[in-house]
Amino acid sequence: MENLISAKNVTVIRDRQTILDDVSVDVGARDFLTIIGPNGAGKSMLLKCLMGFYAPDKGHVTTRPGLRVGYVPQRLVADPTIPITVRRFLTLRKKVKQQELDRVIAETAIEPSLNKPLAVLSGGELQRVLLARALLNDPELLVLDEPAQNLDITGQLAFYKLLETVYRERNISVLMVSHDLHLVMSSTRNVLCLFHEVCCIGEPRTVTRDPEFISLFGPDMAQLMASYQHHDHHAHSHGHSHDHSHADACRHPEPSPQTTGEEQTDIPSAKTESSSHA
Ligand SMILES: Nc1ncnc2c1ncn2[C@@H]1O[C@H](COP(=O)(O)OP(=O)(O)OP(=O)(O)O)[C@@H](O)[C@H]1O
Repeated sequence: MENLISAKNVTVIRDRQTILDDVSVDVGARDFLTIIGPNGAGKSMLLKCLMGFYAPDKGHVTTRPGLRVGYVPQRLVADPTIPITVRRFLTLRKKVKQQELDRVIAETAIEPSLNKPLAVLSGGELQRVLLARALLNDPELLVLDEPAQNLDITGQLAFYKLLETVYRERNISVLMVSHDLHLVMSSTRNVLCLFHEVCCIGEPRTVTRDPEFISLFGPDMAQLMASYQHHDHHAHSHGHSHDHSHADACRHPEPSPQTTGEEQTDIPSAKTESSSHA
């Protein structure tokens, strides 16, 4: 099956720092792929390269011609002095058919927020509105950059549940960056563990056993994540297929001095402008 996006040997160097090092990844139809990794690992940069916001210094990204992509940013800082309503925000970019609007409003349950100013929405309401906006062009691929970052645990759970429903019912592909490991490991089909290079990629249960995952997140985290999957396995054992072209295909590069030890969880965070692409 033709891939929606295919990155081959992507390398990005900025200020003499190698942010992405020879990264290859494919996103196919019906894939649900979550990129995880410590702060500063290059996750947002990879997402931006895959979406064509940045051209890699080496390697290349191929996107299927005409691919419709919906993008959900980390957050949107709404200016309270510009009292734009949710309804207006949704229809700002281009003319949207009423039928299409009604569909996404129902899907994301944002009806009660429609006439509110964007700036007064709660975190959960705002993320649903951002998801609704991303769904308006009937995307084949939904791309989300830490979509539940500013939500409490209940909000995170609700958002991922909604995302799961959208994914299933629309038959789309999902590509996401997430730090919510506890939810990612029990709910997504495939995980790409990134630390500048691809440490491992595959189903959560494979990834959590991978020495690279353990070295990046620590053995306690690996064990904890495995326990989430254990429960999940029993809860959803008759659920969806985990079929994926690169499932279980983990590779194990020699751990560099940089990638060993628990200190890697303390890599300083450096936020990029990912939310500015809203
Ligand atoms: N345009 C840029 N110019 C220079 N350096 C950049 C640029 N964009 C990102 N970086 C650097 O690349 C590294 C990776 O950034 P990126 O935002 O991709 O990491 P991340 O894995 O998404 O991190 P986090 O989990 O903290 O959001 C950081 O050190 C960041 O400072």
